Amino acid sequence: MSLEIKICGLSTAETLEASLGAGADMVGMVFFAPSPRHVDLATAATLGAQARGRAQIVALTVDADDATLATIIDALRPDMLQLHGRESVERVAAIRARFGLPVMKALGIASAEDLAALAAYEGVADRLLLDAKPPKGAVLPGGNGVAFDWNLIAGLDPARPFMLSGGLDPENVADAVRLIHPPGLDVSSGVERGPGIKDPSRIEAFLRAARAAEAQGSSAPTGDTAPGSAPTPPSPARETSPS
Ligand SMILES: O=C(O)c1ccccc1NCC(=O)[C@H](O)[C@H](O)COP(=O)(O)O
Repeated sequence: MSLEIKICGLSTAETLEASLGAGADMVGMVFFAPSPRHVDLATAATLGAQARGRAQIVALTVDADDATLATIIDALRPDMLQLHGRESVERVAAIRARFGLPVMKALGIASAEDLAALAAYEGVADRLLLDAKPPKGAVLPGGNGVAFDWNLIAGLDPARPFMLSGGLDPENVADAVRLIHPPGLDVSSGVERGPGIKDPSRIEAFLRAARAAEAQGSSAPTGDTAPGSAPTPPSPARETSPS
């Protein structure tokens, strides 16, 4: 299966169109009031209509209750829910059962111990989104443009249903693809020119770089991570400039 790429935090028709036109597989809308990417319900409905049938529409929420989820689902009609808060395994299962939509659960990774949670969530979620933990004092639980140490998941089976996220951008995504061979990628800050302001040219550059690295990986013989030629993963909690 080919690499699935999600552009998250889209809030305008222009940048949504850039993502769809450049071949994004998934487009994400953020429903979290403190975020500069937050969309209201009316905007979400319009963006949803624009994207429907062209890419999977993902509604991102943070510890939302059932009533809030129902309102968002009614407006956006998403193909998938992304749960980016502290939702427990039981809560993820309950949301999936109640709303009948595939669920992607975001998990923060900072150390090898954090990988222990994957198995339990894999049992109830359709996908996992492996993200950096937010920096101390951060207002947002995600979308902070921070990468975690990719070496922590370099041995993860690419057949497992995960997306790599956190601090990806057009400049480092090829290294990430070569090292991790992830089945999916998710980006937000790295394709922005300022907080919440997506840049169509960076969206296109990201998709181009990721697809090129994927094509290279599938045509090249194995050994692209051989000693001496391995890409350098980011150091833990490296901050990338959103502009
Ligand atoms: O983007 C937000 O504002 C946001 C707010 C609340 C929870 C999650 C949020 N974003 C998550 C993402 O956009 C991504 O899925 C992921 O965290 C990667 O973000 P980035 O490091 O900015 O590429």
